[in-house]
Amino acid sequence: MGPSIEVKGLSLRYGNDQILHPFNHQFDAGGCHVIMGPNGGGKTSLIRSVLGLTPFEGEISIHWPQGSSGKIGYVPQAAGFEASLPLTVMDFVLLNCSQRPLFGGVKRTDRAFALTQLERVGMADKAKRRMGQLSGGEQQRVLFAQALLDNPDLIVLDEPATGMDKDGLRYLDQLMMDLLSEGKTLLMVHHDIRAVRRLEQARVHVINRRLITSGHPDTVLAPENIENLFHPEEAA
Ligand SMILES: Nc1ncnc2c1ncn2[C@@H]1O[C@H](COP(=O)(O)OP(=O)(O)OP(=O)(O)O)[C@@H](O)[C@H]1O
Repeated sequence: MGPSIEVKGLSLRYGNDQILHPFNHQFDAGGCHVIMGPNGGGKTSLIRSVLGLTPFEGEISIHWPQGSSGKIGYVPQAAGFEASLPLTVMDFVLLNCSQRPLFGGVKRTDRAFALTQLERVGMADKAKRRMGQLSGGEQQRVLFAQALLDNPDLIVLDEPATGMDKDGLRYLDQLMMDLLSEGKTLLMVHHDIRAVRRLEQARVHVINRRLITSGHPDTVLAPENIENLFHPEEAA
């Protein structure tokens, strides 16, 4: 079962630039939490704070239920891989094997589990390809498979749908539904309003330097609210 995340008086600045003004919030356990908002509003900074990758002020408490793995999977934005890099899809996924000794071999069970995760994103047939030979959307799918290797109960995703074709989006939607039915908590930054409206179970949290609003996609993303939420200076 995934954790809840409690935010108390969270604020964040880079130098003199106040990126997030203090706010309190709760992300419920087992929920599909989608962070949206205008560019530069602080969405990535927020998820990086939850991951402990960015210094912040205030408190972020992750409440793990009994029996959960206490593990977090992170799916960053695909950074692009050099085509000549001799790193296959399988090699790359196995890099995330936390039990693996640095100079040891890979256990057959690890390889089989990695292949299962690649199947979940429709990439098992490309396990022997080089990372740099994949499209951006395919690399994103592999990053997702890699994040699942440690069986995390909290999965944090930064724009998982970027560069994905229809096939990729289908796998992504299905995988997110499966993870939610397994009780995992998902926390993601997403830009695609239409895709988020399709996520029936989602809770949308709009961030623009502070928490603006939070609720079901049908309410938060109602057509009359969009302009105000995503282009506030133009709507004013
Ligand atoms: N390490 C950093 N040092 C200084 N400024 C930063 C740093 N990281 C982000 N910023 C700035 O903080 C602001 C918020 O960035 P952030 O990436 O959190 O926003 P975002 O809502 O995710 O944006 P986008 O939708 O464009 O990805 C931006 O103005 C960005 O330039």
